Amino acid sequence: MNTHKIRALITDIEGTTTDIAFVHKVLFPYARAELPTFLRAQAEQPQVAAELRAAAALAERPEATLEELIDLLIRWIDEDRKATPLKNLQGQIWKAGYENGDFHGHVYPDAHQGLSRWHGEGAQLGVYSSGSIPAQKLLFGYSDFGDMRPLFQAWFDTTTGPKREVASYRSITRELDLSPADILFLSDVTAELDAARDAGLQTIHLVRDESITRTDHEAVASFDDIHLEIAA
Ligand SMILES: CSCCC(=O)C(=O)COP(=O)(O)O
Ligand SMILES: [Mg+2]
Repeated sequence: MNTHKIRALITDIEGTTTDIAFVHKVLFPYARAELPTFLRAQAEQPQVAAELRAAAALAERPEATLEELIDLLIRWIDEDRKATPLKNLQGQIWKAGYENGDFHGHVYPDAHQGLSRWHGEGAQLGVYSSGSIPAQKLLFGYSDFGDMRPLFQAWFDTTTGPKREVASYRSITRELDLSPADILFLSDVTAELDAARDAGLQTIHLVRDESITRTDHEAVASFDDIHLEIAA
């Protein structure tokens, strides 16, 4: 059993705090179904218009019509593209689903328990997900365990950088104003853990499904198996 001495813990969402099936079988299909109606109704709204322009620019199709952009964004959902404009639009669409009670944010009981305990012990907790920061706040704000947002002091998404790039973890470290060795990053994706470790962070691999290949990162099946000493 390894004990990690840390000041801050940054967690991934999908596959780490939250069942992958919730993201892929509830959230993504909801956004896919609602996106055409949402965009046809809201395309002129400044926040939505800005994301549509950003998506068109990213696809190098600045002249694309609204209907072409709807098709493009649906394709990106199907491909699970971590494109910032798509992620921002998904967050705006999910808001109604959470507010109407169509779904709650799935959080594993062990994740809720561990995060609550470490928060109580004085750890700085943060989230780093490809989902937009507003989408992260919705998931934890409307979680199965109620409003978990007060547990977190820091929120990071793709505006900090892609999750598989070392520079993103260096930016997070600067933002937290800590030494990288004081930060523990949790994820189910090896490439993300590799990038975090290359930036000097401690890492733990969440292996919630036995079929996931273990790597040279410490692997645990649940937050119950994570042992922390919180530095003052
Ligand atoms: C926070 S909303 C749902 C998650 C999401 O949109 C996504 O792309 C998952 O990304 P992660 O970095 O949490 O694996
Ligand atoms: Mg993940």
